[in-house]
Amino acid sequence: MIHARALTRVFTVKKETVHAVRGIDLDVEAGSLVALLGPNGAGKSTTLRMLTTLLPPSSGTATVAGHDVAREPARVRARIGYVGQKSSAGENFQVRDELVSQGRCYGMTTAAAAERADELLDLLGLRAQARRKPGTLSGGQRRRLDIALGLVHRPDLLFLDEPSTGLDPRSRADIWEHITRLREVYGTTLFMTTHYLEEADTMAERVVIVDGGRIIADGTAGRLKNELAGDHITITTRTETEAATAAAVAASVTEAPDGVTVDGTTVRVRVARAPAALPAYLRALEEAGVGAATAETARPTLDDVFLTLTGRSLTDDDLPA
Ligand SMILES: Nc1ncnc2c1ncn2[C@@H]1O[C@H](COP(=O)(O)OP(=O)(O)OP(=O)(O)O)[C@@H](O)[C@H]1O
Repeated sequence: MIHARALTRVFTVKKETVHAVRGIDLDVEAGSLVALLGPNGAGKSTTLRMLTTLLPPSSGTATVAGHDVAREPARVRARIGYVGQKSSAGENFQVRDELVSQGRCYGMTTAAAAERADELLDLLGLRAQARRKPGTLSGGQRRRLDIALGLVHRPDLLFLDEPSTGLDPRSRADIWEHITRLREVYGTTLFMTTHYLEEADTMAERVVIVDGGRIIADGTAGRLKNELAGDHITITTRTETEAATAAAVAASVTEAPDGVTVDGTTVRVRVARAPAALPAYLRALEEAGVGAATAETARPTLDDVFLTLTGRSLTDDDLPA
């Protein structure tokens, strides 16, 4: 459904060159749900905008739904839907009329557009808001309207740029319920960007992690976590000196050369199977005269994957652009 090769995009702003996307190779199969995950400025939106023909690539190629984004943009647009970060709904029409007029823009008859509008109002749970103006909708309802607008022409592939950003947890869960449903009903391929780790982890079948305009990891969340992060044991000690000893002792339970980090009196150790490794580690600490004040084990998160790959956390606010 998507095939990109060496896709790049460079921006020049006041003589400054920004390499937003630095050569992306990507293949997405029909029917899958792929999340592009990365920190602010990683190049997620720019990638999406190139794949949706909103922005010409500086170099490289991409075919989307069987058509080249640079040579056949109109054909690509006919087959895809795009839900951007900003709402695409106007303010003059009622919700249902927005959908009908969108259908008319795609060349549907008024009757066909009205039928499609009603189908989408039901699918996105907006029947009760059909006669309201978009400006009166809640954030979550408005996002659902945006998704409905992106689906009017029955696209094979829907691009969603940060679909749940800015919504409260309940509305986010609600949006996901609807996204999951539309997949079940239409089998639509979904390609989305997100910086919510848990969402990418639990909802996407495949996670593509980008950083600095490049793909740095690609696979199921489970595989990425197991292969690139592993479990962790975290202990706290009474003093920083004890923490240093605990870190030295940890070398006996971890196979990862860079698997031990110390932050004050907290020591974090990367291991293959934390519950199995913990008793041995506690014994080794006791022998070294270190008393652990607390000890816990944790399964990895996608943030641990990012940390392993880049040395930074995805949740840091001050990531370089
Ligand atoms: N129109 C533009 N002109 C100049 N620079 C741009 C433009 N659009 C994006 N950039 C730059 O390209 C880089 C990638 O931006 P992009 O919006 O693709 O990142 P992102 O991963 O989507 O980030 P976010 O999560 O904050 O939306 C950033 O450094 C950004 O400042």
